[in-house]
Amino acid sequence: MANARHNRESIISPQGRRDTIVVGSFRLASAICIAGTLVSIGHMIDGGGRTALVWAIIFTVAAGAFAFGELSWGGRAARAEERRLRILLLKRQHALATASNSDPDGTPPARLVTMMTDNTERLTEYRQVYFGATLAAIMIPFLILFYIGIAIDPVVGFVVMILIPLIPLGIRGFMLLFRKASSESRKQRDQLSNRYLDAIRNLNTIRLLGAGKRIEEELGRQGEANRGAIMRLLAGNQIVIIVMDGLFSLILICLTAGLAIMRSDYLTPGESVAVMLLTVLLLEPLQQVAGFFYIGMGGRASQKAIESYLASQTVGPSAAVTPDAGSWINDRLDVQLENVHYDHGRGEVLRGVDLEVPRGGRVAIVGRSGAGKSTLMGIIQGTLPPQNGHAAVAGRIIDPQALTLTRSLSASVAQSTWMFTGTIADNLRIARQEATETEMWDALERAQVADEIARMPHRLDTHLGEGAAVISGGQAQRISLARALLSGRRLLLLDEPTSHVDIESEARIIDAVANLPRDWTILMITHRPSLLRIADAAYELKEGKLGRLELAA
Ligand SMILES: Nc1ncnc2c1ncn2[C@@H]1O[C@H](COP(=O)(O)OP(=O)(O)OP(=O)(O)O)[C@@H](O)[C@H]1O
Repeated sequence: MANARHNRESIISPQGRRDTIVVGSFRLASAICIAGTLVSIGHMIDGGGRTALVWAIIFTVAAGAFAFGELSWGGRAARAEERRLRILLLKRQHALATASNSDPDGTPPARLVTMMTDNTERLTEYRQVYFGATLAAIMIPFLILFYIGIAIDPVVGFVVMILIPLIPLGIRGFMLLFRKASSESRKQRDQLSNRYLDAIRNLNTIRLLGAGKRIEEELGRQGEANRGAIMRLLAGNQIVIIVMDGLFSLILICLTAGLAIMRSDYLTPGESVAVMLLTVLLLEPLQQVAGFFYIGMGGRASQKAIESYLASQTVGPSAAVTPDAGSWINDRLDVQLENVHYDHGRGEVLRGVDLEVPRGGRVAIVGRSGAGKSTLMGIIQGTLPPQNGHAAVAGRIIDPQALTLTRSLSASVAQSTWMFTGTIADNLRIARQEATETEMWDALERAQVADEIARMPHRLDTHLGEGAAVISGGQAQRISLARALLSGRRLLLLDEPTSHVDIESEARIIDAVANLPRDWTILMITHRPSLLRIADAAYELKEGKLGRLELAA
């Protein structure tokens, strides 16, 4: 409960609250000015002459200015809150991802994408544009009634006041009636984006399995269900507009007209007209209801979705490493682990790991599948926080609260490489944006792939296409090595870099790593004897601890 309140506080910033008040004030001021215009029209009918006309014009212009203020302030505030919320969601995602090294709490990426786009926009539209205006709209009938009761006729004011509770009751009834349609539509949208993202990601697999037609039909069905849900929502909206706007306005205006006729002994003709015109303003909350289904309900559902995401718990026990012991750091070591533990939440995987990798050293780690090698790499890379013990990378103590810093200390080559759609140069510059052509060729040379790229007609400007279809897996892996070398980080973390490549590429990768100058420190996970041969030291990860292996001479 406290957590939910905390999250609500963080998803609606103090500035956001102030903006809501400003937007509401603009709406209130605009309505008061419209009321001023209507009352001035009444005065004109009663012979108020030029003065009444001038007031009517002043009020009208002011009402327009306030309405403009409401729109522009609300829009600007919504965009600012959107930016803030997106950052908040990303930070949360990063915090969860660093703790689990997988999709946090099972949140599919599509849900996060929906949250950062659709939900964020709906929430800010609701909070920054709609909410303040609605609060003001609720106050407007009371102000109008107060004015009618005091300045025109208390009896008319009293009778109309009795009719007013019908409005919130009607609103509430319709809200309940269509709540299901709104959440149904949101669910359908979420599912559809999940399916689309899945299909796009697995396009190749789908094609190879010949499942294209079936997936296309499924997406078509889901799209249809989504369309149906939106149509039901829109139908609800239309019913509300017709029933609320038409029926309520008609009833209220007829009643006030009847009242004005009955009270004609006490009211001037101008006052009767003013009362009838002012009655229209009593329906101000209804104008807001018309927007409730799209903005209000969508915004509230989005708020709930974002709140529950922000409240989700970090997977695995919390980190207990304190970044102390500055004197403990040995600046001749690039990796220094002492009694490091890690538990993904299902029992300890690392149970007191000690490791020292000297600057310029080449250390290999082996271990059976599931022994915890990737977990250990994750800690050194800064994607997982160590839980207990001391850990330092490139001379800096790993602070579990500031893993982004750790992530900038090493460069990794994984088992298989993901290439971005774009040119080879684009893919290299991801590591260092300002890298020159010479530097790129130098890195490619070291990674033993320069000659093959030089033979391509467009060389560095070769487009890799979807899934890097124009190069082989071995070439992609060597470009990935070049990318790591280009990053300027001197600690290279290699996770089975040759496990998915052909024999020739494997030989070239091993040759490339073996020939790197000793400026680079290399820590690799590998089972390949050929890579083990170039290591200065090797360790086996077994039962959560590292044991030294004797290397064949
Ligand atoms: N995010 C996670 N959540 C829960 N358990 C996990 C998670 N990641 C890894 N594990 C578990 O931790 C243990 C060690 O996994 P890890 O991937 O570190 O082993 P590994 O030695 O790298 O295995 P492989 O050689 O197969 O890649 C395994 O039992 C694995 O199931």
